[in-house]
Amino acid sequence: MADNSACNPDLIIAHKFPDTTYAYTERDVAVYALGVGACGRDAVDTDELKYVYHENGQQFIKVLPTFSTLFSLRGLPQLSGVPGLRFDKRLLLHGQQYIEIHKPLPSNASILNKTAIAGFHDKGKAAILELETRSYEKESGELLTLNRTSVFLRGAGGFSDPSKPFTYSNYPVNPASAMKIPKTQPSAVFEDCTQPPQALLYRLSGDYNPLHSDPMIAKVAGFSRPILHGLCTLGFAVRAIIKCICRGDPDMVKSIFARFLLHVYPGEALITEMWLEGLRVIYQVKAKERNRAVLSGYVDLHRLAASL
Ligand SMILES: CCCCCCC[C@@H](O)CC(=O)SCCNC(=O)CCNC(=O)[C@H](O)C(C)(C)COP(=O)(O)OP(=O)(O)OC[C@H]1O[C@@H](n2cnc3c(N)ncnc32)[C@H](O)[C@@H]1OP(=O)(O)O
Repeated sequence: MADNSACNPDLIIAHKFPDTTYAYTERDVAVYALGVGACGRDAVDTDELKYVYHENGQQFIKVLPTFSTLFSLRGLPQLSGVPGLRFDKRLLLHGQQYIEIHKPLPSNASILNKTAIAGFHDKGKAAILELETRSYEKESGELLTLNRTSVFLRGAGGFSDPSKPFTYSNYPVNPASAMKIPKTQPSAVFEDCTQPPQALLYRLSGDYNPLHSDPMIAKVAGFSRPILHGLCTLGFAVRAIIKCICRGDPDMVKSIFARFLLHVYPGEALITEMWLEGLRVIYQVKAKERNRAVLSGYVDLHRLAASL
């Protein structure tokens, strides 16, 4: 007899999501930038005012490339509605994120998202679901960004034969396998501090998962208190790279890969180490007090900053 509590991979990968929309203004861009720590290091961090304020009479505020991860978030169809997908949403963790920026992000826009299931894997103790979203500027119809999100669904694995676990992916290469942390001295190191209410501020950008705000849910999920959104930690890391390697120019970022290695507690200090190799910046983020790596990945650049 079929196990009705187990995932049905054939149903899952056949699922089609409806298109969604997302409209944002400069206010959303600024709230996001503050949520990932912009201007938080010194009282007046003039280098980052451009993310929240029309500095020196500039016409538009600048948009961090990681802002694009929000496009599909609010409209992201509820995963619990996917036929055949059985999991406890309290145990979901963000595993990986890949982002391509096809055009510099406007400071306000209306977006059309097309989301598809791009992968599904049985890891025994967990299942990994991969979603791919292409986001188009509604007005021009041009592709702005591509986002691939991998979610790690603890407790949802074990639905296939353990000697030949189910795996499906439409990606040619898993970027995680293409990335190794160099043994040499980093090209730059940047220390930043998340604030105790960091997750409460970041959630205002649209990820209201109670894992980041509700102490009881956090306990059920296995944490002593609410943890930081993975994409918030990624926002801190990419800001550090833009500051140290891109000389403050967010439009130099072409693509970003991130694997979330360990949870971060709001209030922890983050140390981002970066190694510049050609046009690729390999990075690793550590939680300072625990001296543990929490995030690693790479950022590919369009060009090098003039002074490098
Ligand atoms: C639609 C909704 C979209 C919205 C998404 C965002 C929602 C947010 O609100 C949620 C969050 O932000 S959660 C916070 C951010 N994420 C985290 O803190 C997770 C940190 N990582 C971990 O805890 C572990 O790596 C952990 C637990 C992930 C894995 O550790 P282990 O259980 O020890 O796994 P391990 O035994 O090492 O490996 C098992 C297999 O899984 C693969 N794998 C490991 N870590 C992965 C990761 N981070 N992402 C993807 N795959 C991963 C391994 O490669 C291994 O597979 P294989 O055996 O084939 O190599």
